[in-house]
Amino acid sequence: MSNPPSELPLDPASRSSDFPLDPPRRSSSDPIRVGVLGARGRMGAEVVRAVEAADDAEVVATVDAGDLLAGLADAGAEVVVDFTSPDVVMDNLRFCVDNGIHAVVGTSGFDARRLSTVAEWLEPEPEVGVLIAPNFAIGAVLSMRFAELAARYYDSAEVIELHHPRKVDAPSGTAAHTARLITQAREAAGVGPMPDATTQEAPGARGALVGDVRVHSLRIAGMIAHQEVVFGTEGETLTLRHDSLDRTSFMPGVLLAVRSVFTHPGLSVGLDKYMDL
Ligand SMILES: NC(=O)C1=CN([C@@H]2O[C@H](COP(=O)(O)OP(=O)(O)OC[C@H]3O[C@@H](n4cnc5c(N)ncnc54)[C@H](OP(=O)(O)O)[C@@H]3O)[C@@H](O)[C@H]2O)C=CC1
Ligand SMILES: O=C(O)C1=N[C@H](C(=O)O)C[C@H](O)C1
Repeated sequence: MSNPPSELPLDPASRSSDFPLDPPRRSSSDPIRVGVLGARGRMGAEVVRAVEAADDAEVVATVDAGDLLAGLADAGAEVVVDFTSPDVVMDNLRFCVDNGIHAVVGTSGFDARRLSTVAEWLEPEPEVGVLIAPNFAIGAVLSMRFAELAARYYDSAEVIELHHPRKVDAPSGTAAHTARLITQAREAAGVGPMPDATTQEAPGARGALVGDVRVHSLRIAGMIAHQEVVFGTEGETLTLRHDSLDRTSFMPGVLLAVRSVFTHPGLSVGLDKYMDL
């Protein structure tokens, strides 16, 4: 007979203590004091719910457009979770670093220049941890890692990202990060340019070039966050697809980050840095 639903490992509380998304808890029994930036947004609202539901964390401050960042420090936030917008996230991060507040950042828009600016802020002796994670969904994190592993074995690689039509940026941060990982892996392996005989194209038909990889952005009503990485070589293709069907998919990763950021001073890019991947 199959297990009754209550015995299936769907409820996080029923998982064994070595489940890979449950890091060791800090020794203090006080809840982690969390500030949420962009708390009224689609992701921010989900983060508030997830933190409030966690037994070892509490929301002590919420900051939205028009509110003063000082509210985070006044409330004694130890960690800030930022899901705002690429336009404002750098100012938010600077405030956190200057005020000794750890930062877990999901907001997109981080290119190499922005990352090196944040790294400079944290030099020479970082007092806080800053995690910038293009995607907190476990499958998306794995998919990026798998893409990095696969990159050297294929002649061609392109990324298709599909999102809800309210998304303001394109390509997605996840797609851009995936494209950069593939580019770096191909470079490290000495793989040559991708075959592509296109000579005529309507503007945009071949997507945007991120590193050496073409990225195609679709905005489709009814979708949340989805990505395909398509690899090909003579006689075979490999497609890595991930689908976030609900924003709750990002929450185990966000909580992992909130619990782990204290023990990772300095800048980390990608949730995989907090996982045993
Ligand atoms: N890393 C990951 O796993 C994920 C990352 N994201 C990224 O997170 C970001 C937010 O996405 P989403 O929640 O869908 O977007 P929303 O537009 O729903 O939310 C953004 C929120 O930030 C608020 N905001 C704007 N400026 C400020 C400010 N200066 N201080 C505080 N709050 C501010 C906005 O307020 P107002 O509307 O009043 O301007 C809004 O409520 C995007 O960059 C997205 O790509 C999204 C999903 C997963
Ligand atoms: O805006 C979104 O929704 C998402 N943004 C992130 C991105 O730009 O990659 C993560 C996820 O794709 C959802």
